[in-house]
Amino acid sequence: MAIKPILFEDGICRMIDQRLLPAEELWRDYRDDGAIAEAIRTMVVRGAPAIGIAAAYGAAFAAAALASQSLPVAERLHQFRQRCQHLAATRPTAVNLFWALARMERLAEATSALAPLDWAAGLRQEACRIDAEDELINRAMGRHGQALLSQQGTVLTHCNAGALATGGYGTALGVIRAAIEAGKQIDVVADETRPFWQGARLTAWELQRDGIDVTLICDNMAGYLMQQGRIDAVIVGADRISANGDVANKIGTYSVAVLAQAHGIPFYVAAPRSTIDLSLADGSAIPIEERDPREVTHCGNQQLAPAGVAVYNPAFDVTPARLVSAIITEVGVARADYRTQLAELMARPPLCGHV
Ligand SMILES: CSC[C@H]1O[C@H](OP(=O)(O)O)[C@H](O)[C@@H]1O
Repeated sequence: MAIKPILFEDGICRMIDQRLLPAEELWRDYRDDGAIAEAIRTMVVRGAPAIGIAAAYGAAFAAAALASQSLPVAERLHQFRQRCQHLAATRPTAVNLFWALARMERLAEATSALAPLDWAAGLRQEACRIDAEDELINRAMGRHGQALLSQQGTVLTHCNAGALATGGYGTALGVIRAAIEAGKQIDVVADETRPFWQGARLTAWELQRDGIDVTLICDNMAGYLMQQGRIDAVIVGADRISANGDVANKIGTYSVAVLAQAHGIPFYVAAPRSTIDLSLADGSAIPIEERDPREVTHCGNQQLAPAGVAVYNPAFDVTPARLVSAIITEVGVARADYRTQLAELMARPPLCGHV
């Protein structure tokens, strides 16, 4: 059973510290929005849908804290929005973070006439819904996406778009799980994904834990395996998809997409509709997070580069739509003409609840 990286039990949000995997499986307890914001910022929890879910629980904790104070409604809503902004400021690229917080703020406004404790209880239930819906969405995405994979083949994936990056089951890895559950013989090649090592530390751990055949390679080996004819398809997740189908994802995704096209290998993106940002015409406006240079110069406490060396550490890149063979969502698959097809998929009825 694929892991759920975020649990909500007895009013406590429990998250596995993904910075310590695979060496240590440590679950940390969170009871307030400030601590959850720090967990998102420091990547205790990471992955576009997962940080949206974590932020939703953070907003629920903020509501509970405000509901215990004797505040006028307008002031309570104002402070709630401020605390949601603090959560929104944690990481700029994954649009799921902002999608989840906007959903919480809409409910907060719509239910502001309720007694404060009932208001906060409704927001806690909404956060739990966002969490529970995500796994259902991933399973539906998996069903749509697995049809694109052959009965037998090797699929390369970059970063971790698995259960660890979501509310469970995964997006890209959810497609792989669904294909295997459909009886297909899929083995996975996971590249290490420097500098945060999501592939080596997280995807390899997650798939091995679930008994799925996975081979770890260095990032610079993907082209060689493609040249040898050992990769049949590539599938990755996404952090933000613009209206024309440009895809922001972990740094290195663009390089893999170019290699895939050069070798005639299909390059698939799996993402829930909460990752699609129709407000952006193309990927040029997607904010790209730059992270701590120490992620590049160190591996744990081991220094990998001379002190004082200049470092550039963008955490994401943008793959142009022309390199994307298909975009798999929970309500269907878009191919080519993404501007039209993504708009059509976004207009379909919710799969569950609000999404
Ligand atoms: C299922 S979305 C996962 C997506 O998020 C990752 O970024 P990060 O680990 O920095 O949060 C990466 O881009 C994955 O593809």
